[in-house]
Amino acid sequence: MQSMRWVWGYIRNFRIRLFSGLFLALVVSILNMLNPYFAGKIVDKVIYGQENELLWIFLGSMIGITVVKTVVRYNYQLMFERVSQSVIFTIREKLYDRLNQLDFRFFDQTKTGDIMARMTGDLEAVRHFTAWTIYMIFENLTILLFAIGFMFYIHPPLALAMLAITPIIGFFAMRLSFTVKPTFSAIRGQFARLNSVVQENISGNRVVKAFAKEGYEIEKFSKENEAFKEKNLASSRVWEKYLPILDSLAGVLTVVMIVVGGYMVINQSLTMGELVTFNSLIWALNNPMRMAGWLINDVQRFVASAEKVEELLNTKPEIKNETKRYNVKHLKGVVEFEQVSFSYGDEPVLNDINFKIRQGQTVGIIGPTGAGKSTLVNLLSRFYDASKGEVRVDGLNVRDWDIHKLRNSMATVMQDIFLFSDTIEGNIAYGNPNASFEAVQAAAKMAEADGFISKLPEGYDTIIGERGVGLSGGQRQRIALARAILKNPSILILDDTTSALDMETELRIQKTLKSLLKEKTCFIIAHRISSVKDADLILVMENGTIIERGNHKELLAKKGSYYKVFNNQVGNFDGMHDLEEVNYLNGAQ
Ligand SMILES: Nc1ncnc2c1ncn2[C@@H]1O[C@H](COP(=O)(O)OP(=O)(O)OP(=O)(O)O)[C@@H](O)[C@H]1O
Repeated sequence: MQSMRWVWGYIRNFRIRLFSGLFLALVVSILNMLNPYFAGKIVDKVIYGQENELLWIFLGSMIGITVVKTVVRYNYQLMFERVSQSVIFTIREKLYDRLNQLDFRFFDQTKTGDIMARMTGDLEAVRHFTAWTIYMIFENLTILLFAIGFMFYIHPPLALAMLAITPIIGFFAMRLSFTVKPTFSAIRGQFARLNSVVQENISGNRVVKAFAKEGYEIEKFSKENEAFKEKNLASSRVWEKYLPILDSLAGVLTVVMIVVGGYMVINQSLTMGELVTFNSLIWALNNPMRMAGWLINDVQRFVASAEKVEELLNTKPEIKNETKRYNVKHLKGVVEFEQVSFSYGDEPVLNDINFKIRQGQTVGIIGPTGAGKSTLVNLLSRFYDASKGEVRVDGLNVRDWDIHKLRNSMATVMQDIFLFSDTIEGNIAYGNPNASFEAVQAAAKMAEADGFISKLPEGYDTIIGERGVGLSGGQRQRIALARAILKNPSILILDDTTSALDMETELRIQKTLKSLLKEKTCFIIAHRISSVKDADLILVMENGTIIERGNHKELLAKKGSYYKVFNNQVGNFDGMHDLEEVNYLNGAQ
């Protein structure tokens, strides 16, 4: 019932068309009663009554009714199709909207395959319900009621005899309905799992091939596929149990009609024509009973899918955008963390983080993998909210900024770079679609990307594949950096952005960024000392806490953790570029 109420919320907007469709369906149901009536009349009036001139009138009427019925039915089927397309269009838009509002935590916990199952299979089940099931239920129900009424009008005792078994049919139809529902929920759950396996396999196909795990993946898929088949078969077994009963009961109707009706004709309490009318009306009892099973099937499938679609639509983002401050054109970029702690679920990741930086300063964050560096900057953009303490930008808690204003003022080059399947120009201009080509090129130059882009046969018009396939890791990093630069943010966050670049390129980029970053606050997360050594403040992190802080010189003088990393990195160099770095680092000492 809840699902019906939910879908009605969408259908309501198209109710005029829906009710017009239902009205036409009603007309067809009435027309369906006329042919059995004329068939009876032909027997009584023409065959027995010898009123031959009436034959052509009856036959003509029957043909006319059939034509009108076909035309009207075609029209209301079209109406329902239109309603369903409009309804599904609205729901799909809302779903996509909701997906875009949901935050990192949702995507951390939800499988892409499951989301895709909701956006495709589940939506299709809802569409099928609005396009077909609604009018079929109405059509079958009205045909059944008219047929019963008509039978009572012709001969109440025979009608009663035939109806005696319909409650039994109804009972089994209901039993079927309750038993089959859980099987549909299981089928759609398994479909989502199957989707997830396929999606992961496609996204991770390079890893699969690199590890020669095709066999393992095929086996994993086969297992889910087998489970999908089993769940479908389990559902069919429910059908197999009830369908023969429903079919046999429907067959009993014919037997009752022939035995009881035949006896009444012999008794002369029923005319032969009336028996023919009854016979022609049997399908009007039979058909809805048989269809009841399929329709129950469709309704249950709809309910199982609608629950999933509704659940996604009702999922609320944890990051709320409640207090909206718009009145500032540009953020300055003053950043402060005060006693900030954070955990993903129960696992503490950041613990009592405190630091403050002025506009235009650069902060370097260094530390072993898993220390919490990316998590720290994620709090700044409100990808997650701090569990304790306050993160402030320009003196205001980030929770009090309008989230779009906040994020629009920042540009993050994430560790895991994602490029869209679009042209290189389109990718760089993603955050600033109105930028001129010259601006795009200038950003690419600053990110040291213009050189390799210009060498491509199609230059900036080169379409890059999903996830930037076709480019090297370093090239992807540079396009992502150009994308961030072009956004002209107040705060630039570079999360391991130059890790895939050679030293020479990194040094050139750093020089360019220095002039660019004068006014901008910048966070540089890196493993290489060379990437952070010019920062105004370097935070050394370990296990979610800041264990050392200061600038390069101060930290070296401390001879602590940073000094150790510095020595390790300097001591490990043996190549040409490494020598260059040694000199570079020593020069700064
Ligand atoms: N989305 C997430 N859900 C749950 N735990 C997470 C999530 N992201 C990171 N973690 C955990 O939080 C801790 C800190 O991760 P984080 O990515 O901030 O480290 P990092 O210092 O940036 O590491 P790296 O240098 O490898 O990028 C790790 O233990 C990690 O397993």
